[in-house]
Amino acid sequence: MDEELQREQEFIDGLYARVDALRGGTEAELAGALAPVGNGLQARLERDVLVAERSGLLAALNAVDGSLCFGRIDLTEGTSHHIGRVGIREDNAERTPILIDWRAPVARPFYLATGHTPMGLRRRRHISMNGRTVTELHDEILDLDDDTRTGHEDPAGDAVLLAALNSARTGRMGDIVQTIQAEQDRIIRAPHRGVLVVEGGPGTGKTAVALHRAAYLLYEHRELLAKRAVLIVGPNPAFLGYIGEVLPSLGETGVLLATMGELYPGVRATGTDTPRAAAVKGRAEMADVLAAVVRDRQALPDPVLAIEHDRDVLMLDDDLVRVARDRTRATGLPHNAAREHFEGHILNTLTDMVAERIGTDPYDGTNLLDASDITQIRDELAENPAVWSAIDELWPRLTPQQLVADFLADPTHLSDEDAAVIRRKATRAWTPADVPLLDEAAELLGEDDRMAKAAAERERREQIAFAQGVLDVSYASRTYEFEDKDDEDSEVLGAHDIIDAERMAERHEEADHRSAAERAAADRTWAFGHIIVDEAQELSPMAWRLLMRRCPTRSMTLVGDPAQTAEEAGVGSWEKILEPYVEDRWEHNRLGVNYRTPAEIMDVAAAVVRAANPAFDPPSSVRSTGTRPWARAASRAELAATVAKAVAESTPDEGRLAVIAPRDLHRELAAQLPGITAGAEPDLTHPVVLLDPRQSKGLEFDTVLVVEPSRYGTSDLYVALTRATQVLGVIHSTELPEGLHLSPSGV
Ligand SMILES: Nc1ncnc2c1ncn2[C@@H]1O[C@H](COP(=O)(O)OP(=O)(O)OP(=O)(O)O)[C@@H](O)[C@H]1O
Repeated sequence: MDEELQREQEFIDGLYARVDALRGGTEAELAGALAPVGNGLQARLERDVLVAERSGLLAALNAVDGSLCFGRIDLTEGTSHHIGRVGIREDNAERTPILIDWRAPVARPFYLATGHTPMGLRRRRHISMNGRTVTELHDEILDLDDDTRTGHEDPAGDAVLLAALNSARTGRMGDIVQTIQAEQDRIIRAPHRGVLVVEGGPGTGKTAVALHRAAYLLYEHRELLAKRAVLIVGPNPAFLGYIGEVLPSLGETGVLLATMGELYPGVRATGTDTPRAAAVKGRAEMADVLAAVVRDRQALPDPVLAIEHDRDVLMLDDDLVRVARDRTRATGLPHNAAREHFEGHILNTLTDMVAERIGTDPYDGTNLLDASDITQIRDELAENPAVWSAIDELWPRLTPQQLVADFLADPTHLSDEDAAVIRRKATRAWTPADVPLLDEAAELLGEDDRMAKAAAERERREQIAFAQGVLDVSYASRTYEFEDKDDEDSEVLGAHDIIDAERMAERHEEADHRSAAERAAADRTWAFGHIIVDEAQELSPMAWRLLMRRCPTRSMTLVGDPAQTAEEAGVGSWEKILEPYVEDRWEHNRLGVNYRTPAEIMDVAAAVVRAANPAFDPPSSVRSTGTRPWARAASRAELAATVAKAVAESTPDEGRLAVIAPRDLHRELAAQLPGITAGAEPDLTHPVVLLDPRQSKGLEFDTVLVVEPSRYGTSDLYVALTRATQVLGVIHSTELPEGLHLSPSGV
């Protein structure tokens, strides 16, 4: 090992010694905290907080262990800083930083400095590690007047990047913290206020940048974001699995990853829609349609409703109910929340009716009843179940699930054609496109405040009762424990001394140790601190309404590529998506370099899009491999066997291979490919995976075999062709689609 490497290894050893000590200390604290703490409620509360904090710290330390430090910057004024995934400080009074978090401002020149703008740097060093062992150093000289050399110079400054791009895929996305490029860094660290749109072709690092941005924002605005949580929305569960390890590898766990279908608590959207049905359900007009559907449920009698009361029959006619309904609607409250007003109006109307009947003086027509008589009549009416069933009929309490299921079973306020497209049995599973409808319905219906308040009050009373029980036990134990002591001013206080049952119940409520992300996942009305949407071009206007409700501050990062839009439901332009919410107050950024797909593959994919759109401007690939994509023709009968043969020939020793094929061929292909993973949520860490084009969105593999490309639409084909980091093969029994030019060679 040369001297330079040796010195670096010694530093890293010191770093790990400090981390191990930190970890040991944290573990001991955690073990101590988990020991029984007796009945001290305050102590228990503090213990819980400590446990949560320390567990988080431990998880972060464990997550970054294998790749703690990855860089160093040497400043012209003589000092240097090591850069890592987390920040570590010396165990001294000054708490001197020994490892700088990559997100700290001090680390920024590591990503941005160039020979042209050195930002005070003399040298930038990339440190490659294998476990805790330093394996390689790559130095870039940034101060051209400095002639010190280490023997590890990397004149082009891209060796580490290229090694990362060429390495075998694992089926899980990794972080790019060691090699974030300047154009990406600017997006990652952009101010968090307002809407930031990041657009870029396949492989330009949009997803990577979005995830690093989440980590950066959590670091920079920890106070706010740890409390409000960050939501990351991705296109499908397989994709969420694919990106799920990036943030933990950066020491961040407090983020909620979800698909649109998971954003209505209590509903699992396991069904699927046809693209056409999803498009109809996703239209902005659906908000008005649902509002009309709710209004339809605020019924009028046809023409009268008879209510038996006190051996008499009261007739509620449509005019009377219309008045009650108009007044209730005029409150502007959501349906369920407004019901209290409707009930009041109806009870008053019926009270007047009864009072008139029994209280009118037959001689002069004046009413003989006094206020207390009227109150009594009203109370009696309020006790009559027949009155309540009339109210239920005219202004029923509704749940979003009921309303949307009924609507889908019999769609109204739509053209016959659209209604036929979305009609389905009420018992069918919810689909992702139903989730924004449910959310819209929940907004229109509102909470029934009284029910919620009553439940909250009940819960509070239960908690007080529970707390009282705990206090009684601790009080009893205090008498027992301290009976020998005659010291009245004992410093050990019993629960009764410091807290009463009611306050303890409140404490109990506060001591909700779920993370903000967990609480957010369970709460439909949660307002996130920041929302990141990947593949944002796919979301429908109704989905945008849901997301905007979850983010009143409009602090959002939207990443996407209009050329990869597949969903009919998707919104065509950023202007159209954003105009209703932020008008033109949003920022647009482009990423122009493709880090995934080698130039040879990108040329082929771009030609396909150009055939449909000659003005198309693809991203430029950062590398080429010299391997040209190939095509192999087969008869229809031999298609599956040909794919199986190609898989056998092409499966990399290390890394992953994907077969991308139309869904209806999957059964036939899987039969020839024993051991392949497929299905709705395939295990992407498996060496060979079978996907349909939509599922392959956002993913990448070393080798990709695209089957029957003529069956795909242009954007789906573009997505499928741009998934490979090394090798692309196409297998077809029908003619290749326009623009797809490949050498007809074998593998
Ligand atoms: N600065 C970088 N250093 C190392 N690898 C990078 C860098 N930027 C991007 N990559 C890698 O390039 C690949 C593509 O990135 P990513 O998936 O984020 O692209 P994308 O723009 O979301 O692509 P698509 O639109 O096709 O889904 C990933 O493997 C990612 O790790």
